[in-house]
Amino acid sequence: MTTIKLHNSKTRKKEVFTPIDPDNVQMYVCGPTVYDRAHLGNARPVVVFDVLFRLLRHVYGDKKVTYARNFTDVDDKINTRAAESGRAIGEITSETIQWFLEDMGALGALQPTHMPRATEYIPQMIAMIEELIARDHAYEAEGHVLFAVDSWREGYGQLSGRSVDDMIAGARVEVAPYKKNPMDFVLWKPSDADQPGWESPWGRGRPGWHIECSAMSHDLLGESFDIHCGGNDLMFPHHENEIAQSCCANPEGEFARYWLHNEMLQVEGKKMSKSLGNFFTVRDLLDQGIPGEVVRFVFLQTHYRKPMDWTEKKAAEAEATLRKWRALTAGIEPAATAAAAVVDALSDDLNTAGAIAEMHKLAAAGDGAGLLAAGQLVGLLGDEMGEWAAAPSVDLSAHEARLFKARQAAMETKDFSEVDRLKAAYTEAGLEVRMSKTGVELVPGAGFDAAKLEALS
Ligand SMILES: Nc1ncnc2c1ncn2[C@@H]1O[C@H](COP(=O)(O)OP(=O)(O)OP(=O)(O)O)[C@@H](O)[C@H]1O
Ligand SMILES: [Zn+2]
Repeated sequence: MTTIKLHNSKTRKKEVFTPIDPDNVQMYVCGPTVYDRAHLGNARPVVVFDVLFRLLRHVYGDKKVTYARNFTDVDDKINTRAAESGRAIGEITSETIQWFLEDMGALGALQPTHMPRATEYIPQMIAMIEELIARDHAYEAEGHVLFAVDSWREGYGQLSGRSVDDMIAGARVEVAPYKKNPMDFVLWKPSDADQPGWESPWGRGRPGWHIECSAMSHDLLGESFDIHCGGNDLMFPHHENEIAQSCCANPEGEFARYWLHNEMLQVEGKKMSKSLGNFFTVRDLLDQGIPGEVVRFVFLQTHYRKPMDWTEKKAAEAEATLRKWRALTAGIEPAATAAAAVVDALSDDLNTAGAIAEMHKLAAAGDGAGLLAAGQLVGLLGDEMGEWAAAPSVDLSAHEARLFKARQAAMETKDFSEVDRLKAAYTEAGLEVRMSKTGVELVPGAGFDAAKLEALS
């Protein structure tokens, strides 16, 4: 069997992956808080860990991998959005979940086995909090229940490699008079009448964010499971707190054995994020005519543990490559199995760029069947994603000649309206118009849409 190696953030080493049960390999990915369209950064973990899911299915069998990814549908950011917009919380979360599934589907992400919504697991969260109180790891104070980090000094901070004292010095923690230690974090908090709330032993209230993932992963995957994934921005405090809750509530279990963290998608050196406002959504790109498959290809070209930028140049190159590959694989059946070199690259801590390099070799050798089989493994070249490429790539020389002639005529008549009209139409179709004394060049950008040229009469 193929040996998969994964970089485990818990040990900070690349390790051979050995599942607890090869007949049921389990992974959990922290999903989105649902109040807005996913931005391109949010899509990175989805695509990266979709490749992991596909690789595990390839190695262990399609039916032998269980993948859970949650929706956080109770959160103060959602409450704020509802209050601002005057809309019901349930309406906002349902709509956002639908958008998320559509947008990630367009990027070729398979649906996880389980997609739990936090609000459907409140009884499990309450039960876990009760367990933590019973084991002296949590305490009630002024309608809140807090996790006591001093009750687990030996474990708290191991993932992120910080001591509790360092954390207090470095973190912006919410100071509250009822906290025994400033690092203690909320498991349950009281709700006002106009906030969402559930009856609990501590009064009507709602869960903290971290307990949601601990309760859902426990319910769906058990007290020990194989792989836990998420962005590295979640390592502290979210994952540190998940570990504390899960290990203290279920000390017989190991919780997650391998931790994978993706690096951030950046904009000019800074994390793309909603709070910084430096973001664009996946839907924005799709609406500009950039195929989801192109977005996916661009992601796969950077290793998941390296920061990356989105650039139009990368998108244009990805599109050109995919066009060639699609032409080579049209009407061909995939090979029975993906080339060993492709599987080996992915098995080396998800070296997707290496897998793409192997796919270039297959293409250069004219091996369309091999290319398709490799494509299935990384989620490229599937029929369901290929509509964009079905449009014939147009011969632009006729358009270039037309614009050139129009300009020559305009030089004589001094009426440039036709030139302007053509230029606007070409730009609108996603072409860059380069005019010089000797000629005209039309260069397709990432959002080039040939269909728009047909309308040009
Ligand atoms: N720029 C990014 N690059 C890669 N992954 C990201 C990026 N931003 C968020 N993520 C990941 O997306 C998932 C959902 O994150 P979340 O809902 O907190 O969005 P967010 O944009 O980080 O919000 P905020 O900007 O308010 O911090 C998490 O797994 C997180 O790690
Ligand atoms: Zn989580």
